[in-house]
Amino acid sequence: MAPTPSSTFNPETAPMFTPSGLGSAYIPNTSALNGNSATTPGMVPGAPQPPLQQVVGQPEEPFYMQTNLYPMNYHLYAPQAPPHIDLNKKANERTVADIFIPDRLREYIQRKNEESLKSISNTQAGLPFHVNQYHSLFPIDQNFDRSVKSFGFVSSVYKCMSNDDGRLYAMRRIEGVPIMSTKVFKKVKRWQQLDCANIVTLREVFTTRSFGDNSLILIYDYYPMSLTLMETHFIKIGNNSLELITEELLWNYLVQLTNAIVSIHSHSLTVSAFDPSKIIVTNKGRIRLSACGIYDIIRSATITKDSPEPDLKEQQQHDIRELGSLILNFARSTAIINESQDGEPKKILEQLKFSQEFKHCVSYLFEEDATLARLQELIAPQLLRISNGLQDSSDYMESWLAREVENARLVRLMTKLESICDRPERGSDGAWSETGERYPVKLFKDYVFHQVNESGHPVVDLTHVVNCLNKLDAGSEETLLLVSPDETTCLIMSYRNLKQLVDKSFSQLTGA
Ligand SMILES: Nc1ncnc2c1ncn2[C@@H]1O[C@H](COP(=O)(O)OP(=O)(O)OP(=O)(O)O)[C@@H](O)[C@H]1O
Repeated sequence: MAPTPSSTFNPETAPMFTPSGLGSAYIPNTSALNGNSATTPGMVPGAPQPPLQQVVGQPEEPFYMQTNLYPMNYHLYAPQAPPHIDLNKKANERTVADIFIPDRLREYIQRKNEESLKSISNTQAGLPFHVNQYHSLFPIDQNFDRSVKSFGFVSSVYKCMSNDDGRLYAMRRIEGVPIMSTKVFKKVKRWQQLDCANIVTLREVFTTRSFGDNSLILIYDYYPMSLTLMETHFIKIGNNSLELITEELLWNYLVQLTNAIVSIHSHSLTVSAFDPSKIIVTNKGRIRLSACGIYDIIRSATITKDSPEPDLKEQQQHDIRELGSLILNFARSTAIINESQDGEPKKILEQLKFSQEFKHCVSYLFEEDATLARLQELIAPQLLRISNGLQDSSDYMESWLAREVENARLVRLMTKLESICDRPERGSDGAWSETGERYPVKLFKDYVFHQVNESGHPVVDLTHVVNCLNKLDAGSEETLLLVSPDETTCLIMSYRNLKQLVDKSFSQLTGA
C-alpha cells in the first residue's frame, strides 16, 4: 500500500529558503488543487501561522520581508489569473485539468504546430528541392486556383524553411512577370522596413528559374493556419465554419486596416488594392495585409516607357476609397440590397441595419477629400472597446503562460528523475541504483508513479503526482515515508534531502 507522507515541518526552526534564480518573490498561497487549505501567504501548508502582532508589531518592515522568515511556497502553483478574468473557481470546483492549459486553447496551438510541420515529397508535388536558401516547400494554397485575377499573373503560396535561420516563411511565387531590371525592386527596401501588427512583413524578393520558368519570389513571415478574409467569410474550406459578419467585426477590421494604411502611407507607399483574398486572418479577429509590395513590383515591371509616374497623393486617396469599398462590400453581404441603388455607397448603407456612426464612417471614406487623420477621429470611440478586448486577451494568455512555466519545471524535474533511475549501463553498479544514494530516488519514483491500493490495483492520481513533484522541486522540509516494494526497507526522508540526492546524481551523470 502506498505510504502517506507525514508533515513535520516547523517554521520556527526551518532554515530560510530562497531558491536560486527565483529570488524572494512574494508568491501568494493558492487552492485546494495544491492539496492544502492554508491561506496565509508565504506559509507552508499545515504550518502554524505567525502571531498577528508579529506582522503588526513591526510596521517599519515591509510584509514581503517578513515572509522571508518562512519558506516560500514554491511547491504550490501560483494563482492563475488576474481577478478580472473569471478563471478562478471555488476550491471544491477545481479539477487537476485546471492546472493545465484549457483544451480548446491547447488544441488550437497544437493544430497550428501540426500545420507548421506538414511536409510533402518534393518529387510527388513537382516542386524544386530548394529555391535559393529555402527548402521543404509545401503548398498552402487550398483552392489550387490558377487564376490570374489577383495580380494579372498566376500566383501560388508555399510554406518553406530557410536554411539560414531554420525558420518557416511563406513563399509567394508569381509566374512569368517580365522583369528586365532590378529597378523594379526599388520600393522593396521600404516595404521591408514596415513594422506594423496588421501587415505581414516582407523579408526578401528575388527571381528564380528553380520552378523551370521565370518566377518572381516574395518571402513573407509565415502564420500557420491562416485563412484569407474570403475563405473566412465566404468560401468553405474543409471543416471550417464560415464566420458571421457583424457590425462589431467590421469596426474591428476597419480599425486594423486603418492601422495598416497609416503605416504604409507614412513610408510613402500605397496599398493599391484591398483585395479580401490578400488579407489573412492569423488569429481570432486578427487580420494582416498579406501581399505587400507585389503591386508596386508588377506595376514597375509592366509599365511602358511613356506612361507617366502615378501621383503618390492620388494613389493614397485611392487607397482610402478602396478601404471604403472593402468594408461596404462586407457590410452589404449581410443583407439583400435593392440592385437599382447599386454603386451609391450612401444609398446602399441606408438599407443596412448598422448604426449611424458606422454608416457615417464608411460613407466618409468615399468623400473626395477624405483624410486618414479624420478617419482616425471617426474610429476613435471604437479603439477603447477593441483595446479593452486585446488587453483582456493578452492577460488571459499570460495567465496560461505562467501556468505552463510552472508545468515546464516539472518536465525538467522528471527528465532528471528518468535520467538517474534504471540506467541499463549502470546495472552492474549496485551503488548506483539499488543500495546507494540513488535508492531513495528510485523509491520516490515508485511512491509518485506506482501507487497501488489495498488489493494491489494501480492507483493513478495526477494531483498526487503533481503535488509530490512540486514539493521535490521546491525542496520542501516535509518528510515522507518511502517503502520498498517488498516492504522490507522503510526510509523517512524530507523532500529537501531527496532534492539534494537528485541534484547530486544528475551532476554526476552530466559531469558537472
Ligand atoms: N504569410 C502567410 N502565412 C500563412 N499563410 C498565408 C500567408 N499568406 C497567404 N497565406 C495563405 O495562403 C493561401 C493562399 O493565398 P492566396 O493569396 O493565393 O489566396 P487565394 O484565395 O488562393 O487567391 P488567388 O486566387 O489570388 O490565388 C490562403 O489560405 C492564405 O491564407
